Amino acid sequence: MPQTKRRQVSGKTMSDVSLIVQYSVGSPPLILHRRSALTNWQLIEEMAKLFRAVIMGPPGSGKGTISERIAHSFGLKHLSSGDFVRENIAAKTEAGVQAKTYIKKGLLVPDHVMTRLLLPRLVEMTKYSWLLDGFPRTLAQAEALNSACDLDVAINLNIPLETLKERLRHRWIHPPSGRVYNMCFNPPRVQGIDDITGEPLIQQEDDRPEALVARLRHYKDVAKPVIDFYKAKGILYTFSDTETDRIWPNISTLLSTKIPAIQTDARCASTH
Ligand SMILES: Nc1ncnc2c1ncn2[C@@H]1O[C@H](COP(=O)(O)OP(=O)(O)OP(=O)(O)O)[C@@H](O)[C@H]1O
Ligand SMILES: Nc1nc2c(ncn2[C@H]2C[C@H](O)[C@@H](COP(=O)(O)OP(=O)(O)O)O2)c(=O)[nH]1
Repeated sequence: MPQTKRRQVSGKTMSDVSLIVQYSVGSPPLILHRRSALTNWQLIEEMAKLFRAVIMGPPGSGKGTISERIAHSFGLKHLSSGDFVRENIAAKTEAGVQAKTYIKKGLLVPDHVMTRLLLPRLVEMTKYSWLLDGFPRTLAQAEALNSACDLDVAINLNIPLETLKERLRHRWIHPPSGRVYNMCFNPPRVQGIDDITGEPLIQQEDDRPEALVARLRHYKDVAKPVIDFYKAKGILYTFSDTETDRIWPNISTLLSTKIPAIQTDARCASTH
């Protein structure tokens, strides 16, 4: 299992900080961040305002749907690991090329590839509050993330199996963008067609009820240590229900107590 280690190397002042993450033993360290123009006070003030959260849950639990609502209501950036993977594949980066070989086989991308692909993107977000959706999926990923930044909240969606099966049976996807529709909950304007591009939608083999049971078993096995990890840190918030519309008010209330000032911060709302 990869070991993670966090090291901060300071220059003359706090305004010149590099964060170096060594995400596996023997691998070259990844230099994540260098600040140059901020005074100590600006840095402290900026960090005090920022809010970082992750959202976890099995396939079909509503991570994407709820993330969009959070991003919209609280002005956080919604960072989706699936989107990062797709962008890297499209840009043919080294990590993207590696990731593609696994996705083609319907497999999860290995931790070391995923970490290399995602952590540098988080560095570009140091000025923003964000919500990370789809990462971490394993304890190794959670530890790597922990080595790069401190989280405020981990949202855990706990949805009954029958509900997940029903939702995914009706899930249609636009593969190039990852846009998701549900024929009952949020149908496309024209059946089988993506609203934005006009391209066809598909149903994933993986979303069939037979495949889903195996996927969920695997999810439970790998997610349990991640959930325990955040529980031990005292930042885990679990929400259980069959309807996103009933979960959403509770998440909204929680976040209102945690991020009162961010909503009006134009920096978070204006760029994506
Ligand atoms: N944290 C991660 N670890 C490993 N692989 C990942 C991770 N995030 C994304 N991937 C890869 O990218 C693919 C697309 O991810 P995305 O989250 O969009 O869809 P998904 O797996 O169908 O998620 P869900 O079913 O939970 O909605 C995944 O199937 C997986 O191969
Ligand atoms: N019927 C119904 N469908 C829902 C609800 N919340 C989300 N959905 C739909 C939207 C998607 O087609 C599917 C899975 O949602 P998602 O947001 O893609 O979940 P996730 O895989 O990102 O965790 O379920 C909901 O509350 N009811």
